[in-house]
Amino acid sequence: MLRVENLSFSYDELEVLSSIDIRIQRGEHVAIIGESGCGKSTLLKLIYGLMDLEHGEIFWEDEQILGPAYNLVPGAPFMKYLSQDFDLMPFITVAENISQYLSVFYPDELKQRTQELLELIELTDFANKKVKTLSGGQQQRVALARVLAQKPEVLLLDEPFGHIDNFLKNSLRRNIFNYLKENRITTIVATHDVHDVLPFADRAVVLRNKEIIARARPMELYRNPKSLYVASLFSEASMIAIDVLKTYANTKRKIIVYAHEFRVSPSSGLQVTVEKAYPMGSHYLTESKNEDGETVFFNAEQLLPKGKVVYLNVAIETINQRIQEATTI
Ligand SMILES: Nc1ncnc2c1ncn2[C@@H]1O[C@H](COP(=O)(O)OP(=O)(O)OP(=O)(O)O)[C@@H](O)[C@H]1O
Repeated sequence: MLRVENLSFSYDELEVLSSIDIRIQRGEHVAIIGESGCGKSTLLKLIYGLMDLEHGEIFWEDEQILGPAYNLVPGAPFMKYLSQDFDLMPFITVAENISQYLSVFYPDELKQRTQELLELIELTDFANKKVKTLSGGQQQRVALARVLAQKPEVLLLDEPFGHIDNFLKNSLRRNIFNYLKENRITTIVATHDVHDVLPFADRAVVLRNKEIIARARPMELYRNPKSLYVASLFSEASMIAIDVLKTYANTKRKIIVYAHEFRVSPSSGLQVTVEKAYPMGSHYLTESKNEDGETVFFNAEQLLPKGKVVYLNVAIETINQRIQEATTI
């Protein structure tokens, strides 16, 4: 088990993380999510032992992870940290970069394992190309294979698919995350991208203002976000008063509604005026204002013109599901 206990950290005078507690079982897959600058990368660097903690302790099983003040070579040997800059050897080939940490005493195994990792990152055809000639996305894939070649017990990934195009991202995600699960590699991934979280993470931890503000299975967080901040990490969402959606409801409480959960109606429901519409392929993400001037996002099948008044409805099942988590106005 990985244990992060009461961790706090500051850069100079600026406190970035405060009283962080996390426990991660061996083989578990945890996503750290939160807005840009909330401390995700800092937390990964601290877990890897690249910086000294201000307060708190980190353990992998019984071994304490200590920072550079205690270790000549920072970074725990049983862990690997894949940072946003890839740390590759630019003047040697893709295959040489990947096989650098494999034993030369077993050449057949070295060849087979390098081939397996090249297939995993879908770069078999580039095996003999020098890394400096590759694109940013290709280099990120080599960096992934290079850390996997080292068979870490714990893998820390910082925005692992940030440089990779959408065309490849989905199959690569499946390859890598399934590989990590099959090999029981404990994984912590810091990400903005919900596609790294919902299908693959066993748990998600949400950071905001130095602290953990929510933690749960990703689908639980998605279905019942405790705040607009959490919901907005997954999709466009708005806070709506229940009695505006259902006039018979005798309550002043508000619920969170995702843009795709609204149905547009010509006559009844929450009255909004269209401000702007963004084509999204399958629908138009439509930005509107309600009668109190608050922004409401909804998905519309058609392009609605600026200034058009429409009414929005939400299924009673969705309202009932959210009502448990509703907040008082
Ligand atoms: N080396 C540093 N010196 C001083 N402040 C830093 C340093 N690195 C990060 N910070 C600050 O610490 C805070 C957290 O940064 P961090 O990179 O951990 O956030 P993040 O959640 O990973 O952001 P992003 O999602 O944009 O990568 C930010 O306010 C950042 O400006």
